[in-house]
Amino acid sequence: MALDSFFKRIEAHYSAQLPFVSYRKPNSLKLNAILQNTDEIYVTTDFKEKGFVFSPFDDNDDTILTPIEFSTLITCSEELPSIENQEEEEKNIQNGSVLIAPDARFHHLDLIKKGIVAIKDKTLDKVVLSRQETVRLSTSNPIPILKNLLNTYASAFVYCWYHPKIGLWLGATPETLLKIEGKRFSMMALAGTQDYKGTLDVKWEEKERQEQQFVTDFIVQHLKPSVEQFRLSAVETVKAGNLVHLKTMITAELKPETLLRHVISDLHPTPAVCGVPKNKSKQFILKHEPYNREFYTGFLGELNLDISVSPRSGRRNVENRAYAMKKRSTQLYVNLRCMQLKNDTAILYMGGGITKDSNPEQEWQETVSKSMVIKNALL
Ligand SMILES: C=C(O[C@H]1C=CC=C(C(=O)O)[C@@H]1O)C(=O)O
Repeated sequence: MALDSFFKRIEAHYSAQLPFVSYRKPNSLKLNAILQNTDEIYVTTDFKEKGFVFSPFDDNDDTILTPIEFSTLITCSEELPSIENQEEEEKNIQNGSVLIAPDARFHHLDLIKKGIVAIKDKTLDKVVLSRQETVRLSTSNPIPILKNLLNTYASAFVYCWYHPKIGLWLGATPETLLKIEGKRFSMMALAGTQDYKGTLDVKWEEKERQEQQFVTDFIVQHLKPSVEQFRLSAVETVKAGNLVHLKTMITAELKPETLLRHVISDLHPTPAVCGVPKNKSKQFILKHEPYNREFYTGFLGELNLDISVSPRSGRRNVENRAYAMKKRSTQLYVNLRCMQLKNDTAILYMGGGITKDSNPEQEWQETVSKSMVIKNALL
């Protein structure tokens, strides 16, 4: 489908107040949209459903499903024209549309200090603490913002998700929660943040290394019983917008008896967004953060979609195509660098991992840098 028609279909669906999700996977040119036929709310019961899931931070709450069977799928592989006047747009935002509450810094520093006390008391080892920020928009139309995110963040999972009875969310996340293709499994331990200064050759402090190691250790511990042929990559520095993070890739094969529902409930929320130990840090977040995260630090993506996979080796000839196999694929991403649009405002969400060595002022600055990922795409 041509780009114009693709966005027109989404805008028409949005105007008709019908649920949809539009997204592009990391480093892909293909834009997808799943347009739900009615405004019913569907939820997952056992993660055996097929569709697109949108799941909140709190794993006691429902995961919303856009079921394939009650939706229309459209795709577009045409490249987006690049945005003009990007700098002008960035200036607009800095020139007064940001509604930072004057005491936002003070409150966030206080929250971080509480987290450090809980760690020094040995109640927690790590906790990810976050805040919201409200930005007034010049438009309530999400499509131009989606286009900006698509133009700006080629290596992120970029999306716009809408349900008239739930809300309107957009984001450009660098973090994969998990990918399953057939029985092949992979996931990412991503944590530790610095501003990107033109090179990936950066020095990491012990604090960031430990913060990321907590994530890797948690994944290893919780995943091992469900998989075989478990492999860990070396830790590497990766760029995500104006930031860099530390990343380890985990690959494995799922045991035949493993249920996706169990894998997800064992892993989500990981210490990249919650903390160690998982339940205590979750309780700390629910008690002390002064707002409800809703879908921020939840996960989203394709669930059990049928894809066809070409053979990995061999010549690309006609006979080979005949061997292309149908596989079931699930690709879930952590909902970071995201915002919720409400009326004419965008509510931005950003947080950071707190450990015993955290410096509250630096942690605040890190949330300011993270907020720029989204602000750069606002109008
Ligand atoms: C919780 C967020 O980021 C997580 C992912 C990467 C690095 C993080 C960090 O350095 O704290 C966080 O664990 C966020 O962007 O709001």
